[in-house]
Amino acid sequence: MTATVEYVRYRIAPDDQEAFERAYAEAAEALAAAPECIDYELSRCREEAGRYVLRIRWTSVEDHLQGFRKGEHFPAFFSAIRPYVTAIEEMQHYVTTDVVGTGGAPDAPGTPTIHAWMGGDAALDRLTEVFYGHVRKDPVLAPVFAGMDDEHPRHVAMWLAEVFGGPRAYTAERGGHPHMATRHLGRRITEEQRRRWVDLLQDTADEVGLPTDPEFRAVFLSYVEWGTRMAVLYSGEDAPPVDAADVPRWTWGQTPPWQPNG
Ligand code: HEM
Repeated sequence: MTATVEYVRYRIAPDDQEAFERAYAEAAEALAAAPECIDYELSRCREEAGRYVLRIRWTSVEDHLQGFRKGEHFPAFFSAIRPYVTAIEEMQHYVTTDVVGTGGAPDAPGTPTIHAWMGGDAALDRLTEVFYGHVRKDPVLAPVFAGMDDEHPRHVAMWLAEVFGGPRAYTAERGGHPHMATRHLGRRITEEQRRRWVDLLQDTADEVGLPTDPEFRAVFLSYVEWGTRMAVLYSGEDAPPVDAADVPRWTWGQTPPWQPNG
């Protein structure tokens, strides 16, 4: 089954636009309930009044035509938008090509980056400085970091800043992902060491006063889990090839920061 994107283009008379949008808001309840619908979006043209594009992603063409159209949610959907059927200029299914991706803007406009939310470079420098101070004294981790460079905390802070949406300084100045991955090769990091690294970093986050809101901590821990498991993979016997991948850019994902309205 291949997901498909349906585009429906409308041209609506100026006097009808408000009613049209209201009708779609009602029809959308049926889309939201339909298991065949992945997501939908109705957009109004900025340049030409009265033009609209409805984009619906369906789990497959068959699911749309056989499942949704013959299913329990269609009658409510259709009765809401029936008056506008004659205003349709195009209604077709498209298959996405390999040209797909996300741009440089990590989150919705106006959302602070995770880097800004946590206090920027100063907060990260403090976090890694205190963290590696603990690492040096930790019985499980100290042996792994016996040869650690004094600049290491600053370099990891630069890496984390870039991951969390801050300046791309690690890529510009330290060789980006390939350099970081290479630094872990052959170190044979054990699960016990990885877990201690995670726990100690979370404890240090409390100690240095990083924000404690659920959204930030969820996304912070999520990256640290992923990152440490990647470090273990790179450190092991069957390490993946070190490719020219970009430094990952973590976004708020499921847990955008809570901000008061207005
Ligand atoms: C999210 C998880 C991790 C991140 C973001 C991270 C980040 C980094 C970076 C950026 C470097 C290279 C610094 C540079 O020279 O530019 C590095 C090196 C290193 N990492 Fe990690 N690391 C992670 C997990 C781990 C874990 C779990 C261990 C071991 C328990 C580990 C052990 C090391 C060691 C020993 C080095 C070399 C340090 C030195 O010789 O100066 N890392 N790490």
